[in-house]
Amino acid sequence: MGQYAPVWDHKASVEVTKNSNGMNQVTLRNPQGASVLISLHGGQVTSWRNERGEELLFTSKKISKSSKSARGGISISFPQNGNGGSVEQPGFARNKIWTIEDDPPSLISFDTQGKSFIDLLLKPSEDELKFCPHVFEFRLRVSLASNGSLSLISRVRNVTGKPLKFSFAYQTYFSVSNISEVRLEGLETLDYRDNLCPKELFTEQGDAITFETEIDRVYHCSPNCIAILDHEKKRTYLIKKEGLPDTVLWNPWIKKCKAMADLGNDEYKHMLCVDGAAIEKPIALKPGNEWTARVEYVVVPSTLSTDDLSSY
Ligand SMILES: O=P(O)(O)OC[C@H]1O[C@H](O)[C@H](O)[C@@H](O)[C@@H]1O
Repeated sequence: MGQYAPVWDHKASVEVTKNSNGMNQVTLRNPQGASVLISLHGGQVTSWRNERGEELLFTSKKISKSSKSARGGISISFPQNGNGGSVEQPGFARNKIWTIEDDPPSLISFDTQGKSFIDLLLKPSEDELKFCPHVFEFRLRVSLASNGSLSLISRVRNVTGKPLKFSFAYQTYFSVSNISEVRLEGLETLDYRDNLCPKELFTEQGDAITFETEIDRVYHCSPNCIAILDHEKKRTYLIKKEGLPDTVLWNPWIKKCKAMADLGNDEYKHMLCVDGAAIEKPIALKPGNEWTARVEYVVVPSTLSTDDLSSY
């Protein structure tokens, strides 16, 4: 009798359960033991663990009374990021309940082989349409690959007769051993807008970025691969993006962290927010058109040199 290679059943690697608030959540698993948890509240990725069960995303232990979810993981900022407009801050997508879409329109460029994935959908309800200026269909595919990498693909379709204008960010909280010890490579010599000195444009120096104080910056025309090096944890996060021109760096540091209702006093030490984003020039989507943006997060050993990283 011939031997057959086991067929990867991506549906068997996806489980829907309820979290402690009764909210549906989806777990993706790969055969090596890595996992990803996604809440239907906001389509937020709340956990990403490697094959040894180590958490790779930061999530705050302190939950504010007014909030339904913890700060951290990966949140979708849409249709607005930051403080520049009239809609609910920072975009309502992360406060809505998304649904699971069993049969989404095909994603031609996505190779399903060996991947565990889920498709989520957000669209305004009939009631919301009465006052909501944004008429869209937002599809989010979250997938976990056999090498443990996590990817998110967003597709926004304009289903109105008018242009749809929005900005976007994958607000991603990486878990780091100690913010003062990590280094970020890939944004050297780029122009950035500093949200702490609004309207001012600066140019980054030629060295890797290190963190010694509060940071809140939007780097323009950033490369499609950057790296966070955490030597203490012996890991490097690679952040690869497509369709997203900007990169946001954020850490509130000591004073702001203490003032935030949903962050513990010292939690700033263990988080670094690095967002693939389209903020500087909002997207103007013509009626009937679709916009796509992807990110992929890969963890590689920190013993690799910067030259080795380019092969990932
Ligand atoms: O409090 P949030 O809306 O989650 O935003 C947290 C931070 O996210 C972004 O990275 C912005 O650049 C910051 O200005 C903001 O403070």
